[in-house]
Amino acid sequence: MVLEAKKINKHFRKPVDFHVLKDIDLNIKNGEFVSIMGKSGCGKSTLLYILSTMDTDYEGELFIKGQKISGKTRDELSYIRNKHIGFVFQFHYLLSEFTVLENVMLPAKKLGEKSLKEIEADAMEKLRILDIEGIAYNKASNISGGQKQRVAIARALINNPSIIMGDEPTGNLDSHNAQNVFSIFKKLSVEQGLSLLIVTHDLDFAKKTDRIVEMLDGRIIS
Ligand SMILES: Nc1ncnc2c1ncn2[C@@H]1O[C@H](COP(=O)(O)OP(=O)(O)OP(=O)(O)O)[C@@H](O)[C@H]1O
Repeated sequence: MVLEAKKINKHFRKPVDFHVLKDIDLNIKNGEFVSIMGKSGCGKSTLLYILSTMDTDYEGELFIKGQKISGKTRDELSYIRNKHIGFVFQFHYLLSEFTVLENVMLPAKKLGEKSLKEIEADAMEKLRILDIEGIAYNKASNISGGQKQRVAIARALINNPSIIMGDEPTGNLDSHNAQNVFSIFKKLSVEQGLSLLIVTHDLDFAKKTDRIVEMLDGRIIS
């Protein structure tokens, strides 16, 4: 199991008590591609924030690759995130003054487990997988929106994570590029056995994943 969440409950205390997540149980197996759907405000982003270990203010238990998340220090959590979880957001958050290659290399430099030469080779390999090795030396500001999202995926893959998490990763793309990004996710899941957990509003895409988790008012309803 890549991820196990048991009885996750969260309250926002201000301005008034708001029980935003209610008894969430969720397991993601190795190689499983899971989508999360639900109306705006049902708690999808809040849940993803917890599952990605960025938010630790909740009740319940979370295990990533069998490691219990509660009780870990900030540095330990930062390491677990960098090592095991790749993120793709609606906005790509690339550093515009850096080249594509440099952007993809950054999380591996932060992890500090390989030489720069190895990291560069790894980054080129990820760019090849995403079919964008031709723009490796372009500045991130000088590429198209679809290319930026591919670079963001390459960056998410650089440390060979166990799971990719995405909060509406195609939400800011036109339908052609959105389709491409989803095909890439599917390919990564089928060919590389990567686990994925993706929040989406697009039912057509969600139907192509292994499992749809549907949320309503802070609960998983199916
Ligand atoms: N810091 C906060 N304090 C209080 N309430 C919050 C806070 N953050 C989010 N909420 C509320 O919690 C609920 C869930 O928000 P969340 O962003 O998780 O929903 P979502 O399902 O991801 O929505 P969307 O699809 O629009 O992104 C919403 O009603 C939101 O207004």
